[in-house]
Amino acid sequence: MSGAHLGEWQRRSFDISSGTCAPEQTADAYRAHILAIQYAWASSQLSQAGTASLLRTYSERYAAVLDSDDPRTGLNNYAESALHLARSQRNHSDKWESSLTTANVLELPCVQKMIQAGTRGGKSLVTPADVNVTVGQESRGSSLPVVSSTGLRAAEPPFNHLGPTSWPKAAGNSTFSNLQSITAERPRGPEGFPSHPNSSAGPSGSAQSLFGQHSSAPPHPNPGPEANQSVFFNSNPSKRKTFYNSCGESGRGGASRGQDPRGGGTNFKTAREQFIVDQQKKHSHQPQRAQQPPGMVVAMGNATKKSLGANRPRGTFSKFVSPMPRQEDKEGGVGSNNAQETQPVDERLKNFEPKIIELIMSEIMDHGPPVAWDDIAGLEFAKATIKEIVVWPMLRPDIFTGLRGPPKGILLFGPPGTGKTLIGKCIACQSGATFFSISASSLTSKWVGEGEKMVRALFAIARCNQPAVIFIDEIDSLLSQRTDGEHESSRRIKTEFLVQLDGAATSADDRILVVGATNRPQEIDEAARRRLAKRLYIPLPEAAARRQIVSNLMACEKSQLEEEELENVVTGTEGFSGADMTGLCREAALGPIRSIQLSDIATITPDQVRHIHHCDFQEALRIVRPSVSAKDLELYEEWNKTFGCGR
Ligand SMILES: Nc1ncnc2c1ncn2[C@@H]1O[C@H](COP(=O)(O)OP(=O)(O)OP(=O)(O)O)[C@@H](O)[C@H]1O
Ligand SMILES: [Mg+2]
Repeated sequence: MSGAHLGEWQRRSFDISSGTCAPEQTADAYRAHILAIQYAWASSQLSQAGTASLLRTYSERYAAVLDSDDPRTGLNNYAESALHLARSQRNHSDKWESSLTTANVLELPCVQKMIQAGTRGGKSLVTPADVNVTVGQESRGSSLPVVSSTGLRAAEPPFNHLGPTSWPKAAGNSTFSNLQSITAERPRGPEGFPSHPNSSAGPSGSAQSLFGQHSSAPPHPNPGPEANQSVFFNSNPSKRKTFYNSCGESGRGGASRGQDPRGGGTNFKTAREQFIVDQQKKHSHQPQRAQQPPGMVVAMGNATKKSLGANRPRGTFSKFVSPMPRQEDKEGGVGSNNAQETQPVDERLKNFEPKIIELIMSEIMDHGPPVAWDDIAGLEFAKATIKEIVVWPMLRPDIFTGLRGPPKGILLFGPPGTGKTLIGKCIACQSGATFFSISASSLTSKWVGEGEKMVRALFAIARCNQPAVIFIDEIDSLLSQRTDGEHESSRRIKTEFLVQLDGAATSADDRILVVGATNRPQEIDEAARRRLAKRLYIPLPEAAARRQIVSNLMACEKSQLEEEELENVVTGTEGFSGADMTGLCREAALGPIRSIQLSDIATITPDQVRHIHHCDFQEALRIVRPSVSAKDLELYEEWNKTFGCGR
């Protein structure tokens, strides 16, 4: 994130953690965090993994504020949002005056009736399910709540239009306390907020609740223009619980949260529960977006939802998005809304078309099952070298400088099915870098000049997302020898790639690594070969590696292989690649199924399928053959001796 953003971020975080914020300020701050994270992601300042993790953290914190039962930290109140709406509408224009004011609401006949009922200590005028009113009813006879020492503009009378004479009228009425929270949230001046004349507490005294108890909320330690404290007397879920519990005690039959106090079937829901229900309804009507921004989907219980209050920002940086689906959108092509939403805001990307950027961004790999180094059997030298070149320099760029600086490119070469792509996936998971998995086809285009632009955009985006690893599988198809007969456009793409590869590490600070994988190393252009300075041979797996592949795969299945039987399989698979070993295990795993009578196949339960035995491997070995010939192997060995960087 840029320095300015970071500063603002830190300031807000300090405000939240300093403990001086009212719940709504905290919630606002978290909402702002969430939007900032999404903005940072949309403008490529944050990686997808980082964004997802940050969004999860702040959504949870925001939800915690929303749901907390504690009046000092919680904000579980529907009425509050309705009133927020009225208030914020007014913010659009200073001249606009909301019709919802404390004065005219108090004059409403129904409110007057409730006030009278409250002061007389009469019966409830509404059903207990109306929490606001019932809480007021319970508070009859108690003294007024006092807003703690927050300031109000000097020119503005306390509680806006509510004159001092109105105060006793509102005594004991919960509707009033809602109104109080409206005014309490208005911009404050330095002056103290005068307390209610009937109240025993002074301007800076502790708040007293409608229940006649002292509010546990401490006075604002630092009242001033920034202080924005409101009292949530009737919005407090714990008070609702208190009410329901007291109802139960008074013979209502133990009505509690989740049960209708009237004994009916309507259940009370917290804001969070209601939110989940709303989301579920929405999702059951709307098709899921093809590609969610990272972290937008936050798992909550067994429901999934978008992060709270968090749509992708559509501010100054966003283009108009037509509600009409375009042709490319229908075909699922690039240039959909995602392209528009991922508008480049980085200076370095402003010359690139959004479509090109979107295409490159879609090649950032953040999906698929995670691959650990231990999942790759054997290849110890290659793994150690890659850790040294990719992982450590990414972690400690400060010590991998000068001569220790990592090469700008590495090449993984070897027979097919030996784990080159698997290593690429592992680097993606383990390096912590932004990982671009680019196929040669996505860099080529039928339009002359587009391919070069793609290559330039790829490196520019990688520079904006450092540390970055650009993995190009089957790199031979992109960087094959340049010949006289080849098409001009593919020649230019190669040239552009070589130029970029050279430039990728010209700045000492740039941390971009190109990893190419090929099983045709001899076809790679010599200029490209030089730039892919570390060329690592990925050979066929040795006996120990083959054993590990079989053991790993069998660990997930029901199998009964003795040690010597396993040894037997290993010796019988000399010359097999990793992919061949996987194929062998798949074939063996079908043995138990083949032994089932055809008539039983429809009714047999998974438990009744027998274990995989050695005989299944023997049978499979008759069918599966190694895919790499000895002649091919010789070529790889030869090329490794000539150009390889291994032992
Ligand atoms: N060293 C290994 N350890 C574990 N599994 C392996 C290993 N090598 C290959 N495999 C298995 O073989 C499959 C294919 O491997 P991979 O796609 O990485 O081969 P490759 O070297 O990229 O082949 P190609 O050159 O044809 O692209 C993997 O998904 C994995 O199941
Ligand atoms: Mg591969």
